[in-house]
Amino acid sequence: MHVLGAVSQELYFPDMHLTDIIEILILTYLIYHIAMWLINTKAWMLMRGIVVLGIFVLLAAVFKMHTILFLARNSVTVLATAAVVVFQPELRRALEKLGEKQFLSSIVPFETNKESSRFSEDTMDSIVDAAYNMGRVKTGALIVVEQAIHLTEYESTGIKMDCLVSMQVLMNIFEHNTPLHDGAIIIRGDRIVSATCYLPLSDNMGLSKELGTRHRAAVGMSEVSDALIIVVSEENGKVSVAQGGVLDRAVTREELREKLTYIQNRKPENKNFLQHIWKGRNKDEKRTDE
Ligand SMILES: Nc1ncnc2c1ncn2[C@@H]1O[C@H](COP(=O)(O)OP(=O)(O)OP(=O)(O)O)[C@@H](O)[C@H]1O
Repeated sequence: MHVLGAVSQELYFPDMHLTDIIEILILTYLIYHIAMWLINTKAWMLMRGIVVLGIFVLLAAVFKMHTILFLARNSVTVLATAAVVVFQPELRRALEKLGEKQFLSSIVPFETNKESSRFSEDTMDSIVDAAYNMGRVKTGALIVVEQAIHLTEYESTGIKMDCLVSMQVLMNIFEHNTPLHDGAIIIRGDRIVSATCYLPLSDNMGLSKELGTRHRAAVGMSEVSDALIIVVSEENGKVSVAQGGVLDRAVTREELREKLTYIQNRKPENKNFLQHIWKGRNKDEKRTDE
């Protein structure tokens, strides 16, 4: 008891206030999401590069290599500027995510379901039917469903259109050997606004090597925007969905419908936006609105 008393006297217990606890929670949240962002983007490679460079400079300091230390000291600002330039798309995406309405509504619950739907039930049915019909006959397709972030720069890489979405039109566009079948289409609301669009390819090393450029383009587009991208494989007819840099492969009709329902802002249950984007859909979930 005497020893315990002495130890407790030695221990330092800082004064904790409610604001300190809130501060710790905020910092934990931020550090977790920055770490996730680093892992999910090529910033992870940069981090590894910085660690290697740090070790090199440390060794130079230990062995008193003054020229190397001088060069390292003077190149810090140049490297910081270079990092901002190289990671401009990722930084822009991170800031856009912060500004997204759905991100805010995941934090502020009363914002949920205020916005009217982005596209109609008919559009959703047409997309789902077309995707699985094309899958059945192994017609490749790449469909971008735009959300809050406008995809004007990608739209301009293709042929401008202004056409109401229907199953027949979608199937016709992706029909082999037709002028519009190559590349991706972009859907805004209930209309197809562009076809034969060129999407950015993902450089995610973690993607399966068996996936070709169509799937890489879908993931790439989902990394730089909040769009939902549907891919129909020409090789095996499977339908996959890319969102937030994550590719959900071989989804079922119901799963595709649920993902579309989610972005349509008439989600069956109030689920966290980031959880949905980053972890993909939990396979055990069932729609409750059917
Ligand atoms: N950057 C891109 N943007 C838009 N569409 C693209 C892009 N790259 C490839 N595509 C489309 O993907 C087609 C090539 O698909 P590829 O066979 O390489 O991909 P895949 O992922 O293996 O798909 P699949 O399973 O359908 O074969 C191209 O003909 C083109 O229509």
